[in-house]
Amino acid sequence: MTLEPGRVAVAAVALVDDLRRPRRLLAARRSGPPALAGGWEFPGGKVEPGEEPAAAAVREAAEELGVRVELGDPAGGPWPLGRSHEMHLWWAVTASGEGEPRPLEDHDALRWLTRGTLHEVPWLENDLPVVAFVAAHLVPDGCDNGGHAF
Ligand SMILES: Nc1nc2c([nH]c(=O)n2[C@H]2C[C@H](O)[C@@H](COP(=O)(O)OP(=O)(O)OP(=O)(O)O)O2)c(=O)[nH]1
Repeated sequence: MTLEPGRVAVAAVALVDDLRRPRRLLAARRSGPPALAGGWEFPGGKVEPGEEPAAAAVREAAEELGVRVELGDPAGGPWPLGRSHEMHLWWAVTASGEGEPRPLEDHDALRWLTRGTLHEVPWLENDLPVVAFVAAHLVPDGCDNGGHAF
């Protein structure tokens, strides 16, 4: 994984209900700092020195959501977040046997969103292109057969 020099690497998860046919995405509402509080984002955080971004994504999900996640493919990116940060994002699912994610750290609310409700929350502005990318991969609401007519 190449890290862009000079940019702070952030690793995060696009946590979905199913990697093959994702219908629901977990969004998290930031509780701070004041400039970002109330904005919705992908759970994650800064990659620590010497840490692989993928390992950072798993660690951050455990710290923030209290669940072990399994990563799938990268969800596009790396995504620029303003001028100073870039986000490495993976599709992910909660590992089997884990409970529901909870907002343990950095967030005060979580919501599972579908393609049709994805924009019911105010995403951090930097995330809007990422949300558009993710939306294109979610199964449309009300589609029970993967969009194929039998
Ligand atoms: N996790 C996450 N951060 C995002 C997203 N969009 C976005 O602009 N950011 C920004 C907010 C922060 O400036 C930065 C991530 O830093 P953070 O504050 O979450 O990192 P961290 O948990 O490691 O926190 P710390 O070490 O600074 O306490 O990236 C997103 O979707 N997810």
